[in-house]
Amino acid sequence: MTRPILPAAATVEAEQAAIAGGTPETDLMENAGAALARAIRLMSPWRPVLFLAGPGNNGGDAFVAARHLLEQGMQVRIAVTGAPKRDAARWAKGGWHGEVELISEETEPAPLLVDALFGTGLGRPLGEELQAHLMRLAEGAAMTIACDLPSGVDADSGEMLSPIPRYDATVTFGALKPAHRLAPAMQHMGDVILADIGLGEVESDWREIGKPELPAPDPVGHKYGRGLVHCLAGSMPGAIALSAHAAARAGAGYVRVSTSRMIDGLPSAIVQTDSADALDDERIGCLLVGPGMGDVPPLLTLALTKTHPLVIDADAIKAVGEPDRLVGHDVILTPHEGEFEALFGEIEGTKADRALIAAQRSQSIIVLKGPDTLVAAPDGRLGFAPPAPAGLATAGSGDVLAGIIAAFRARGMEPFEAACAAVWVHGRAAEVAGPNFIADDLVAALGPLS
Ligand SMILES: NC(=O)C1=CN([C@@H]2O[C@H](COP(=O)(O)OP(=O)(O)OC[C@H]3O[C@@H](n4cnc5c(N)ncnc54)[C@H](OP(=O)(O)O)[C@@H]3O)[C@@H](O)[C@H]2O)[C@H](O)CC1
Ligand SMILES: [K+]
Repeated sequence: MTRPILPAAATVEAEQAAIAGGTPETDLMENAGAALARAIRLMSPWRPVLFLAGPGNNGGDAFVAARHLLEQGMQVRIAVTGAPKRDAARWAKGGWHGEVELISEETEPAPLLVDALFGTGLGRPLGEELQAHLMRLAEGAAMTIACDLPSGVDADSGEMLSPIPRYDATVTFGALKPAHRLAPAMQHMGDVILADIGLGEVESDWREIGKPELPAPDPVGHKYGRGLVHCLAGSMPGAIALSAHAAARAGAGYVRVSTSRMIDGLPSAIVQTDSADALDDERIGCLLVGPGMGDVPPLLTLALTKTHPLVIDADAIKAVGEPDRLVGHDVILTPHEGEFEALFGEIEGTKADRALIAAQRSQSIIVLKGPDTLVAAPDGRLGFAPPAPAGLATAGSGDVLAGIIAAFRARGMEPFEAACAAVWVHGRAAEVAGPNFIADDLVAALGPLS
């Protein structure tokens, strides 16, 4: 199950398509407002509510939600920036028979604040005064909920055009927007709740990464059929040991490491070899190079002389030199921001744009790691990682991810799907491993997830 992710312009297109298909815009807004009201009741059944409503349809959603909550006996106030500027928002305001305040210094906070100032239509930073009112009223609330997006967030980039409070929850409509899954905005949203508003089936190449369907082991298969991962050890073998161990726990049938000296502490099931011929083995399902490679770039050169599917991680990413060098190979690259910039230089645009451009240039799958990991394919598919514990920023965590990707690739998954599945499993392993885990604990958590 993966959920579509729509940038602001595509959201408007989906909305227009629904309207052209016979669903009036006011129905969409009614559905959005009703869903917002339901979410509010579930999270906080009786707290008095203050809605902040902006001039667009985001504010319109607030008027609908306020009407529903008032009908249900809740105490509701609405404070606005001014008159509605959109037809649907005017319609929504027309259905509200309570008082309307103008947002000012006089506006009293309420225990529950709902921010419906701006959503996908935010075009610039909030004015200073409005910004200050939002902050003050959020501080004065026991709970804060954002309608669609926190006001101040750019829907497409996840950048904050203005500082925003940290919300307890964000209720969004129709489809997730990139900002729901991109830093820094994602860290301010609280729980993100997606409501169906009747847009119908939404098509998009951009999707949230969901629980993968991993290939089931063939009951009459053999170890090679379950995937042979071959790892190249460099000058710091601890890192490749972690990757190899992760690959084994992620279900590869056979994991082998090329190394010139015996690596201590590896499970006996992982084969260590110093034979150069081992790399010519046609049964290799994925070759992994980079973790602990250190300053041994010939290892990457060697890997690129072979035709096996490749995972290129860590030090080997910088050693690529020119993205063109990867064209014609079957590669998954796993850079963090620093490694990404070292290989691709500065690319203009959002994180999503940059990952896709890099995938195009290198004709490779790019796993652009961070608190908001993205998986980009040259054909335009883009996977957004669901939120994962911050503890993943720990030594060896990337080595584990590279090992899982290599295992899934060797198990026969298509490269983009293998990378997405690994990102999902890595994040869930961190949840299973609990607080203050080390990378080895992630490996230990992999078995039941893979
Ligand atoms: N997804 C859907 O299908 C539906 C979404 N709904 C909700 O609608 C909003 C998007 O509504 P829209 O009217 O396009 O945009 P906003 O409400 O976010 O804001 C637009 C207005 O705000 C003005 N604006 C923008 N930035 C600022 C700013 N920094 N300061 C002051 N004013 C600002 C803008 O004015 P311009 O001068 O820029 O034109 C607009 O007047 C979406 O987020 C959902 O909540 C529907 O309810 C249902 C369908
Ligand atoms: K909002």
